[in-house]
Amino acid sequence: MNHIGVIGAGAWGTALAQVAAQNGPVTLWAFEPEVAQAINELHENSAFLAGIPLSPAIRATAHIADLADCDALLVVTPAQHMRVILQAAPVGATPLLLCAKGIEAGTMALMSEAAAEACPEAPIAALSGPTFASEVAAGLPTAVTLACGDDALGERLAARIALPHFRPYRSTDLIGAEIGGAVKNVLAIACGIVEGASLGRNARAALIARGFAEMTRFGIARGAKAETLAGLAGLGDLVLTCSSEQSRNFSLGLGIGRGESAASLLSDRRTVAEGAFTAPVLVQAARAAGVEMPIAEAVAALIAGDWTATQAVEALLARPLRSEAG
Ligand SMILES: NC(=O)c1ccc[n+]([C@@H]2O[C@H](COP(=O)([O-])OP(=O)(O)OC[C@H]3O[C@@H](n4cnc5c(N)ncnc54)[C@H](O)[C@@H]3O)[C@@H](O)[C@H]2O)c1
Ligand SMILES: O=P(O)(O)OC[C@H](O)CO
Repeated sequence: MNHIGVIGAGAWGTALAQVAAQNGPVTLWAFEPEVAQAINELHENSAFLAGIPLSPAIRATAHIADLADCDALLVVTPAQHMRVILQAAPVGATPLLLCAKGIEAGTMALMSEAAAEACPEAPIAALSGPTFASEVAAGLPTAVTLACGDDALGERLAARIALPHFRPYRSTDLIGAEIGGAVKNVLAIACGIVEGASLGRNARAALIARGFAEMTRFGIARGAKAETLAGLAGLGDLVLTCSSEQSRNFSLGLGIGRGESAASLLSDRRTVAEGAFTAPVLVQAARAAGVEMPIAEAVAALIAGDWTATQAVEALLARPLRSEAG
């Protein structure tokens, strides 16, 4: 496994291209032609990962057909655009390492399910965990979950992208890794709201713990392993994104908690806060699975503009007292 293709040149795709370029050739596909041009000419992606000098070994392109010769493809588009882009990509039987965190609106598909429909011959793996792109690109120590049903393929992918400061831990629980990454984005919005509304540290800790209970209930119902959800891709990423304004999801929640409308906050962004798109479809999927997710429900209602932050907090606090387990 030598030549790596990266589909998507946002912050995370660019950071992963930088990681993969330490061990071999990388072609990075950008949605915006001017981003590809800037990476090739200036070795910087000032639109999405400003201030990080990129390896000259990264060749950027705006033509997805240029990925035809790759030995593996890292798929790093926003979740809601992934299916359409994969349908246009020269994938065939090339292994896909899915790196987006979300659930597809309309279909309720996990990224692996959408990718399997778009590229039926391709073996599929997923990369998830606590990973702010800027820290990875700056070479700060990071550990991730690399999940693949075929552990031998997982081992080859891990070996290709591992660096002394970037440690993939293998798992065969693809669904668990994906659900951890998708659900934590929704919970990070909730934590941002708690911070923005100045509800205090007790409330934030309670929300992380009860949010983790929601993630676990939903994950188990969808076939995930509890140990995956308690690992880097679940609890690890939840702790990261629920405790830092660097998280786009947390910072979206912060604005909502301060009284701004979700619609106006979202219309101003060029970068993606996946939790805003995952919240409504997560609620739909949880209801379909018979799983109670009151925090996710509250986030979805806030994003839709149906509740204010005060109404959401009141609704959560008015829920009947219950056992902590289950
Ligand atoms: N940034 C991180 O730290 C980080 C870390 C781990 C995972 N992720 C995940 O990676 C995925 C990509 O996020 P990101 O942070 O790299 O993106 P980003 O927010 O930095 O950039 C937005 C991306 O969306 C693309 N885009 C915009 N409109 C598009 C369209 N119509 N079709 C296709 N692409 C379009 C842009 O080209 C750009 O690549 C998300 O699922 C995110 O949750 C991000
Ligand atoms: O900025 P966020 O909220 O999209 O989080 C980025 C990564 O998913 C953190 O692991």
